[in-house]
Amino acid sequence: MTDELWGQVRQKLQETVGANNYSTWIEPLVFSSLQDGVATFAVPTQFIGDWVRRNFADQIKHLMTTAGSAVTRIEFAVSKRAPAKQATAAKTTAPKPAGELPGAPLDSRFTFDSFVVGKPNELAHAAAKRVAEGGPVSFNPLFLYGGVGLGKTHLMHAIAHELKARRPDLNVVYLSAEQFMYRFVQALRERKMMDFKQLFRSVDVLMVDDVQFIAGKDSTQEEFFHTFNALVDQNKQIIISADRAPGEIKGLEERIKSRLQSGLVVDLHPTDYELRLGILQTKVDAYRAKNDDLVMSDGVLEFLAHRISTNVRVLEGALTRLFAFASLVGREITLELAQDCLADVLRASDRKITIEEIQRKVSEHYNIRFSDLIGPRRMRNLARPRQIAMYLAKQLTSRSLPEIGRRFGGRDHTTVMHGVRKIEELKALDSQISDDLDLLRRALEA
Ligand SMILES: Nc1ncnc2c1ncn2[C@@H]1O[C@H](COP(=O)(O)OP(=O)(O)OP(=O)(O)O)[C@@H](O)[C@H]1O
Repeated sequence: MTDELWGQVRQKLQETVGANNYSTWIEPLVFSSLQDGVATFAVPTQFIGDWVRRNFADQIKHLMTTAGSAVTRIEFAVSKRAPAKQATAAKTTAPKPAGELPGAPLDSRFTFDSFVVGKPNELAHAAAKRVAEGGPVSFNPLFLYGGVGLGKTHLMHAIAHELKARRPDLNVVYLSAEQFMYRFVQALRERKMMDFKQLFRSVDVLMVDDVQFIAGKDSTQEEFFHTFNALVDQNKQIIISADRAPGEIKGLEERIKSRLQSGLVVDLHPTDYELRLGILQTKVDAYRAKNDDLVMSDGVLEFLAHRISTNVRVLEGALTRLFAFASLVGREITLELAQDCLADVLRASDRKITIEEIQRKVSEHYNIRFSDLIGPRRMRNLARPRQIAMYLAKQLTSRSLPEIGRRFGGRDHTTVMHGVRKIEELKALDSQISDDLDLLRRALEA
């Protein structure tokens, strides 16, 4: 296999895995050798190698074989040859700044130990852990995003706690984007911009939470951009969170978006049933460790994990209320008692299905890749499931046709309309399709 063939395979991958995945996982691979059907790639870190093996190895193997090199196995070797996307983390630490570091206090409960890992947050957790080791990292910034209450702040605090314990020599600063703006405005008002700049540039690890807050705030963005660049230039680690991907934050300057995209962008997916149950069980165990009189009937946690699927904060709130109630009335928490006590929460969190959940379920059901479902290819084995997913998105969410089109790789609303109509027609004629639809709908509404 020549570099030229690998070039062709890379090009194909670029089309199938999506721009983000491509630049994060495929670009850093350097083809080293092909011997006895084993293709070996150099990777900048073990983490990247493991991730590519788990998520893209089959695809790479298949494409290499199609391109004419029979490949039976893929291996990864960590090597300096592989291009790290950004320089590694701070080797030398900044001197302790003269002024008080600008960070916000950390919540002592938000640690890695108390963070429950499941499929939806697996990658975010692994990336956060890696950064928290305080060693050289190959991504800067780490950009974490996800919906409300899915654990972004928890993970950032966990990184800060761990870094402070492992590397007390580092100046680790965590603050929200709002606090960053507040400090900036205050410095402007008091004519202390030099101090402000100096203070932020003396940080070794900077974490900014909820960065979407600075969208539309021009001078804060400008200053954030300079701080960001100055720190990256000095090989300091930056960790950012937001409620959506960098490219989707409206009112954020293009140059900032592209800077934010230049490291590792990972999302916290909406929780699934298993993760919710795991979180509930962990919290009950923690509560029981301190209060041994809690009695809860079987099935209560399963019921809550099933019914409250909005976000973890609401789930925690429900449990706290149950604990308080149980300790007040001194009774066993039964299913009926839980239903009574949480009637308002249960009503409010009646399940809202997202387009992404639909896309994932449909890909699973038809055994096709998520990236193919939303990608540009038009083969029949992809086109029909895509139309089914569009149909379900129209039926089960309140999204408009243009919005649905956007979420299917930027397709036009007329394409969505055509897909929805096609499935409506087929549903009446083709029993397989109508069975599939029933099954998918039930799985999504479960
Ligand atoms: N995987 C998890 N394991 C344990 N607790 C979790 C997990 N995910 C979230 N939580 C808990 O849920 C609550 C909300 O999480 P957090 O504040 O980190 O959310 P967020 O994503 O930052 O939300 P927001 O967008 O509102 O800032 C916290 O109490 C946190 O400890």
